[in-house]
Amino acid sequence: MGHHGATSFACAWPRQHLFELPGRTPPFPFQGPCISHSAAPTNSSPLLSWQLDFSMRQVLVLGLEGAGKSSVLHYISSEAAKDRTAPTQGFNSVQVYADGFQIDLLELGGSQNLRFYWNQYLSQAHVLVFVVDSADGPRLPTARQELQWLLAEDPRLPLVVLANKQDKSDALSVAELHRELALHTLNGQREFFLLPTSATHAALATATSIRRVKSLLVELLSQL
Ligand SMILES: Nc1nc2c(ncn2[C@@H]2O[C@H](COP(=O)(O)OP(=O)(O)OP(=O)(O)O)[C@@H](O)[C@H]2O)c(=O)[nH]1
Ligand SMILES: [Mg+2]
Repeated sequence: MGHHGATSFACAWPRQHLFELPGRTPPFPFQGPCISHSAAPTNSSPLLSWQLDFSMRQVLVLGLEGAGKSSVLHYISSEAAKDRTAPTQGFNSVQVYADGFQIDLLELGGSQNLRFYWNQYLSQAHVLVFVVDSADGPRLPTARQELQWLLAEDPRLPLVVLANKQDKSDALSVAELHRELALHTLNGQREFFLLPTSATHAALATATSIRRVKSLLVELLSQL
């Protein structure tokens, strides 16, 4: 395993970059500044590089609001759990270096108005990470619907579902989530993983460590 370092820096996204992209309608309205984490700070917009630089490994991180996407990304980039995060108003981008290549993780906010833009980023992604709040039973049907729509758009994209918030006493098990999210409908064409995680309780025995999630991503991406 190579160097897995990351530092963080703040950045404001130049609005004009978002409108220069050929063949694209302007993405959702950004409310900068955004926080980006990178082992090698650059002046270029992470969103622009996500769309234009196909040499990087790109991971799209989606899931309903409050599922824990930002918390997972923070953990992956800083190797430490964080107790509080603010809702993502637009997107949140994290870059990590591992085994000699750069992984860009792009979280798009999960609120209903932002979900409209999710599928626009599927075609550039090498892996889809879908984060679910395992203790939010009432919203599982919505999570299932959103996930199934994404899967229907790209039948081959490798999928990693994180059954997050396993530290909560009312969290559903992975078996229950497999059923609730209708994951039995997956065809054999895509690589698929469903992992129990906790992004805030680092040492939870029943959860897969976020470090393990990072290693899995590195493993999947190094096969490309
Ligand atoms: N108990 C518990 N709380 C968590 C866990 N992961 C995240 N949270 C909390 O859940 C809340 C929402 O987490 P976020 O990481 O902001 O969720 P998100 O998916 O990024 O949400 P949006 O950006 O609004 O789409 C925060 O208060 C987190 O601290 C977890 O594994 N266990
Ligand atoms: Mg977020």
